[in-house]
Amino acid sequence: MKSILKAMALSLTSSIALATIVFFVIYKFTTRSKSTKNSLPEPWRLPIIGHMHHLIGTIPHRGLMDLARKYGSLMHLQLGEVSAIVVSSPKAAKEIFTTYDITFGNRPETLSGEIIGYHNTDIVFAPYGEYWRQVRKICTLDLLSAKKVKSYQSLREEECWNLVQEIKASGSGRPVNPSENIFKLIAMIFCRAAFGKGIKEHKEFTENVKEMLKETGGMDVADIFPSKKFLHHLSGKRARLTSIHKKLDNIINNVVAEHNVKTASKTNETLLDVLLRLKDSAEFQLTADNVKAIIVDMFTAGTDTSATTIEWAISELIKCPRAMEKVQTELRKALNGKEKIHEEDIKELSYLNLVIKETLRLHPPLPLLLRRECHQAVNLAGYDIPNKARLIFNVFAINRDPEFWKDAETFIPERFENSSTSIMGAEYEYLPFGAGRRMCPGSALGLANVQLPLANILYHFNWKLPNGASYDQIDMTERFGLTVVRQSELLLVPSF
Ligand code: HEM
Repeated sequence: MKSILKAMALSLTSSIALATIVFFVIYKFTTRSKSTKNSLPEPWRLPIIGHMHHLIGTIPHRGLMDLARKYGSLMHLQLGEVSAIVVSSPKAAKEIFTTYDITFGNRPETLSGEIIGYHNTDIVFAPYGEYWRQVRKICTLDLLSAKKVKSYQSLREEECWNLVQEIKASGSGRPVNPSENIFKLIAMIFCRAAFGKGIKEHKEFTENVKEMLKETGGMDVADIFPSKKFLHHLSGKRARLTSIHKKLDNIINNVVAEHNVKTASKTNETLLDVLLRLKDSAEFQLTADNVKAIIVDMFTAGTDTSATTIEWAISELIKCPRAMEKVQTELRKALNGKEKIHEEDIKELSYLNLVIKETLRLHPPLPLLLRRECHQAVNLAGYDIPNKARLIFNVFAINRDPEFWKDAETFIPERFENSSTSIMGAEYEYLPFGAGRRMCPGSALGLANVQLPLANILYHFNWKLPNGASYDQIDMTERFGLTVVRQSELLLVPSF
């Protein structure tokens, strides 16, 4: 009797298990790619969360790259309430940037844009339209022009020299954490460029910028369920962003109040000087909040992007001793024992520039660019795309497309020798700064902020991993956020 019951229990369990499997198989096939002739391919989806489960446990740009290899370089994903089109090849990117750049020129409304972007009145989050055109013009002509970038040269040189002294002070042969030093250096360059010589709240300001960069990255529940306002409160993100925003806003208010009592000379204007001058001009109609939104943008868009590029460049060079030796030899030969490096000394150093290009290919700081949204329904390459669909450019996948790049996963700076590619590939195969109308307006400043610190770090010191670890033991794991940074801090031993 006991054995009969046992057998019955077993068969009941297996029936339930079988029924569950059958249910999931049927479900999977019924909800599989609803690809009709006019809809994009997509993986199987679940109710409510859509395709989110395909990305769980992955680093998003890598997870998306794997999905694209199965479902195509133009695929659809339902992320909660949001319909997204993922672009993962140079060919698809080219078609969109050349034909649909304006259609997809908008940024979607996000919690970060609302709180940190002063109701989307900065540049990064501003919807495509007249206001964005105005602030973008200010950015390219007045804040980030070649002349303006050059005007910060001496402060870049001073701050880099301070960095060299700081590393030397910690002693030859002792491990240091260049990650920390590099972010501090870039933040200080920005603080001085934005506000003039040091503000008393510098430390608090940069800590909050860093905090904000952490909060604004990734795929947050609030952004994939925009209509479920209660989730924005439940996740605690609204409260955290508001708190950071208030602190930054207070600091900028203080700086602006102090600024009003002094008159800045036009020759050496800081970013704030320029913005306050334009605010009072007849040409632009900026409010005090608009000025603050743009200042915050400069910090968030400009600090982590450059700092993380320097860190990845050093990491790749440690991992590739051949390239490290080549770039150090080039620097040391050109500088010939000179103590302080001036930007003119390194401008023509070709291998250093190849190293930076290759680093940006393998580690674009914003691997998914910034989200875009279409402002009308559109037919894209024969597929019907609904109004408000979001566009995700997987630049990480594009920059490693094996059809365009030989040994795509390997760090080979020489691949850019004799190539005309500068900040963007002619065939859209290299997009670290994006492309089209919303392309990064800060590439010249960003590259200047990478070049000189990197040259100093490589010229003045030789670097090794701690505890005699061999070069191939360096941890290259990534952490996804607004920018993709190293998961572990870079701990290295300098000798000089
Ligand atoms: C290595 C350094 C940098 C990299 C790799 C980089 C990359 C990018 C990328 C990929 C985008 C998004 C483009 C798109 O959505 O199509 C972007 C946007 C932007 N970047 Fe940069 N960036 C860098 C430095 C800077 C600097 C130094 C600034 C200014 C201080 C800056 C300001 C901006 C702004 C304002 C936007 C938004 C543009 C818009 O929406 O119209 N960036 N950047």
